[in-house]
Amino acid sequence: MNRIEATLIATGLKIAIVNTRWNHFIVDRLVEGAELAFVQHGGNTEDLDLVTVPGSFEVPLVAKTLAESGRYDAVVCLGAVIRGATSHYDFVAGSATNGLARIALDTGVPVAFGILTTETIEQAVERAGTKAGNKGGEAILAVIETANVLKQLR
Ligand SMILES: O=c1[nH]c(NC[C@H](O)[C@H](O)[C@H](O)CO)c([N+](=O)[O-])c(=O)[nH]1
Repeated sequence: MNRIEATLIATGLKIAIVNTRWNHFIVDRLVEGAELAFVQHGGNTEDLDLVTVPGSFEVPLVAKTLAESGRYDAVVCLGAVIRGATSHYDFVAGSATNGLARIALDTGVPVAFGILTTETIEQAVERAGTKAGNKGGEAILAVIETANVLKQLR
């Protein structure tokens, strides 16, 4: 069987990270995790561009713009939508998810979904570098591998 698989080598890749100011106590840890994973896999931190937006609702438009620019091998989207007392959570989480789902297919650029959607702050903390790892690091590794697969296919 011919297997087409890619490495996790980030050397030479240029990646844009979109992060939110909302819940920055959590999201800043996701950004740190993404940068660390990128550098640990051979990436140059100068090849990372960080674009900050107010909240997760604003992420898809900026992520699409970055993907369409042609300047990046991938886009990583980092945020944290944490359920509150109202149903606002559902609308923000849903719009961010639906918005991001289409960008990769529309632009041909890998887009990582690193927006936490949690019921509690504790669950978010667990995914930002404690008991459940760092979803920012996981997100950038996913698009490093995907970008390398695409380089083989194109
Ligand atoms: O990123 C988030 N944005 C949130 N709201 C702001 C939203 O993303 C927009 O920035 C805002 O609605 C203005 O468009 C959140 N909550 O409201 O709970 C949240 O938990 N996380």
